Amino acid sequence: MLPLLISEQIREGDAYTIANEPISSVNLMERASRAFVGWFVNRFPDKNEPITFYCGTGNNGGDGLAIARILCDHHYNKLNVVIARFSEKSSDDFKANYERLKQTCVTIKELEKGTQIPEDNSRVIIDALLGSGLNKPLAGDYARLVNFINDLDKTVVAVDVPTGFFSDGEVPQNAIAIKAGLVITFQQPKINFLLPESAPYVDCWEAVNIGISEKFVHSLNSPYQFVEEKDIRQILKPRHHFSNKGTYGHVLLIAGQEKTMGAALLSSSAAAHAGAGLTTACIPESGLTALNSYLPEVMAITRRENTMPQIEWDKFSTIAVGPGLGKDGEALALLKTIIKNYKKPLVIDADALNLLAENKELLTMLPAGSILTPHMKEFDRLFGTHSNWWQRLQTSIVKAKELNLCIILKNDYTITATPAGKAYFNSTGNPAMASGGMGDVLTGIVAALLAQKYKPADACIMAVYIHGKAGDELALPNRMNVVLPGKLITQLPVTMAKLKA
Ligand SMILES: NC(=O)C1=CN([C@@H]2O[C@H](COP(=O)(O)OP(=O)(O)OC[C@H]3O[C@@H](n4cnc5c(N)ncnc54)[C@H](O)[C@@H]3O)[C@@H](O)[C@H]2O)[C@@H](O)CC1
Ligand SMILES: Nc1ncnc2c1ncn2[C@@H]1O[C@H](COP(=O)(O)OP(=O)(O)O)[C@@H](O)[C@H]1O
Ligand SMILES: [K+]
Repeated sequence: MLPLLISEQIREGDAYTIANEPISSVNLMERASRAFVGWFVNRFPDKNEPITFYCGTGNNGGDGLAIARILCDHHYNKLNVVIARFSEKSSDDFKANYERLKQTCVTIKELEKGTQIPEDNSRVIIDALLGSGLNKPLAGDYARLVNFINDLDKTVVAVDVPTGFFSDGEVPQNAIAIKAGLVITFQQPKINFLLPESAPYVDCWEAVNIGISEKFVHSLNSPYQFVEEKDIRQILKPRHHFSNKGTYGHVLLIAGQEKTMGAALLSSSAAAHAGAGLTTACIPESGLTALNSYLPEVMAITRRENTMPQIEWDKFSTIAVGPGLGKDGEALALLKTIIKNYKKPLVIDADALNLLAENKELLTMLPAGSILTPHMKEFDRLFGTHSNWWQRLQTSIVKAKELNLCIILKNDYTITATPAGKAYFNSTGNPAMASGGMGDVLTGIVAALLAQKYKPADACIMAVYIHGKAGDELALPNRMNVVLPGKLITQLPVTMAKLKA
């Protein structure tokens, strides 16, 4: 796991590394700037391309000056630096790099407060005005310059953080900030890059290692963690010789109505493909033919109107409830029966979440370690309206702890909040997956992993990763615009096999 830090901790990490590696501050800046250049030259190999650097007078600006010098050493020959002298103060490392840059043939212009911004005919812009030191929304000269840069409509590469964009905490609505095509960020993605508010400002990002002390970073015990492939490889267990279907658990999916049988089929199919030893679907009688023809592997318990289905609760390693279930009185009665009779962790999705939202007293009666899988709207119905994702992130952590549940808050970088007070950001998945039924598939995977005896938090983190990874394997190499849930399901065994290889 990659711990994600807030700005204050990032500063502490820099200071600790400087004091204990030890390395001088200006050499750490040099290392960061070289790491930036290492990535930049691959993406922008044309050395004759005019590039303008906009540099502030703090350490982010210092990085900009160092990057310009290093690119000059690499024979980039149309480099212009504009220094925004909007503050009387400048950092020591800025000053040192300013002296070094003057020794090169890079053109340097100074932009004073209130003066006209010079015309810019470059093709690429490097934004090194402000970084993680941002402490208030942009106004005055900074705002004017940032608006000017955004209006140029050129490719902007931001150093560490787009100027004006808060790395963590609530992002003010309509904030003035650089709209970057690419952010090359130091050490770790900033937490707000992983939330939807970043969309206008961060088209894509790349984190480059600058050697901040890992020991120190881990000692901070950050609640925010970024899940990487190696983490999943560590938890995923192989299937053994002499194992049988009983080894891998029995999932019961309680889902579907006549018109939403698809949701039941997708979640059951996903459970079977994600390795549940046995899968049973509890579906309306009218859906039996569909189930038997679409999924001969899956067994059925049928539901009749006004009759509670007979369920042998102990037979099932886990129960998932909700996809396409509906929200009528019968669905509510069924949910209450499940909660009353089943004592192992439940997976709760879709309509079952909406029923919980309308009957909040049920939330506190769920078996410990149960898993909720809301998307944003379901989340707000459960826990109240939120005006931004930072608030939602905080609520997910608080509620997971308070209710002793795991909460999978679905999004681009889906967040799993656990009773231990952590929030894990997923790193797989893509917009081709934004298609109806995709959440039903996730529910099936979570249930299958729980049935295979993974702990609830691990089952969530793995399911979300595998779901997104299967989507990536299908969409990315083929540049597919849409991946349908049924197609993603058939990829699951391939994805899981690759992760174990
Ligand atoms: N040794 C270090 O500390 C390292 C720092 N690095 C760079 O340093 C950056 C952070 O540098 P700084 O802490 O100097 O901060 P910045 O360069 O981001 O900002 C400079 C100063 O601008 C002022 N400021 C903040 N918000 C403002 C606003 N809205 N309007 C006007 N002024 C504002 C603050 O006083 C702030 O300290 C990182 O983003 C990264 O680029 C890297 O070089 C890695 C090593
Ligand atoms: N842009 C995206 N990037 C990554 N994952 C996505 C994206 N869009 C959708 N997904 C994933 O697809 C799933 C959609 O779930 P949900 O909204 O509940 O769908 P449905 O209710 O149709 O089944 C979630 O797991 C979500 O993370
Ligand atoms: K910047």
